[in-house]
Amino acid sequence: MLEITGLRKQFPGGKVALDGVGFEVRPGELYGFVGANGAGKTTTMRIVMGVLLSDAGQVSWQGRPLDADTRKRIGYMPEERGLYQKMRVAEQIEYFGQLHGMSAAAARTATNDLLERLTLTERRNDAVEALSLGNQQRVQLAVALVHDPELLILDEPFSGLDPIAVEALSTVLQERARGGVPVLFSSHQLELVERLCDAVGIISAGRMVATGSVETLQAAAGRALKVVVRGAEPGWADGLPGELAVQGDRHVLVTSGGDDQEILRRAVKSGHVEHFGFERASLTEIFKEAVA
Ligand SMILES: Nc1ncnc2c1ncn2[C@@H]1O[C@H](COP(=O)(O)OP(=O)(O)OP(=O)(O)O)[C@@H](O)[C@H]1O
Repeated sequence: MLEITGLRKQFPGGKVALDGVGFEVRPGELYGFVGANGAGKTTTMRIVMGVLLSDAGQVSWQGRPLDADTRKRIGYMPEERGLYQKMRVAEQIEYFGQLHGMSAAAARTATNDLLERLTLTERRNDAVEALSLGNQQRVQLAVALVHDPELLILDEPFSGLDPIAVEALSTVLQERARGGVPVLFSSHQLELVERLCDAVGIISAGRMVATGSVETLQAAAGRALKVVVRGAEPGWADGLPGELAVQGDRHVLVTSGGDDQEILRRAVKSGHVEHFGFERASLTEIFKEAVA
């Protein structure tokens, strides 16, 4: 298990980027790390990787502080992508595999498999600089995955990928997680995180404001009432709690408060009620609430 406790980081100049960040990523868990721009995700991951020193707090793996040797067995995709631009794709992935201690033959086999999985086989002999940004991103991912890491830490691995590549990467990460690897990744794609992750951590201004499974966070957020009324009279929802959206001749009211029976009576009186039901909060709604 990866355990992060009480991380604090103040940058020269005074900015407190992390103010007591802590969470755990268990074996076999896909953990989505989400937060607004500047919330502290990259800083946290850099500290885990030893690229940056924290002022306080601890990072431990399997109950012991993470050391340089263990970090070699981590697959890391940094925010600042680092590839050799002139080197060919397959050669580069193999090279990084060997840097992590793989034999040439093992690195070649793993590279071929990843090229296939990330649909890069046709580009295997191209120099990295000749690839589109999305394809460079796939190479960067292959580099993080090639040595069959014990733990994966990926800073925005899905950004810039097309939908096919998003699916391919999702499958690869799910397989690694099912094999027992804890996978920590940051993302701004909340629908993807909600669909993919076993657990989610929300960071805001250097502090964790929510962490747990999507189901737990949804249960804590409570359910929202959604009412759709066709042909409703203007002003029918005046004074009712929640947000009203008008889509053509449909009025959609979403609320997590108020007297549901009173809302139903008002809706029936004002028009044709097409939908009346309780819905679970989406991760986007939970996120907005948590960082508000
Ligand atoms: N080297 C640095 N010197 C000073 N401030 C920094 C430095 N690196 C990061 N910061 C600040 O620390 C805060 C956290 O930054 P960080 O990059 O961790 O955020 P993030 O959650 O990864 O954001 P994004 O989603 O935009 O990538 C920000 O206010 C940022 O400006």
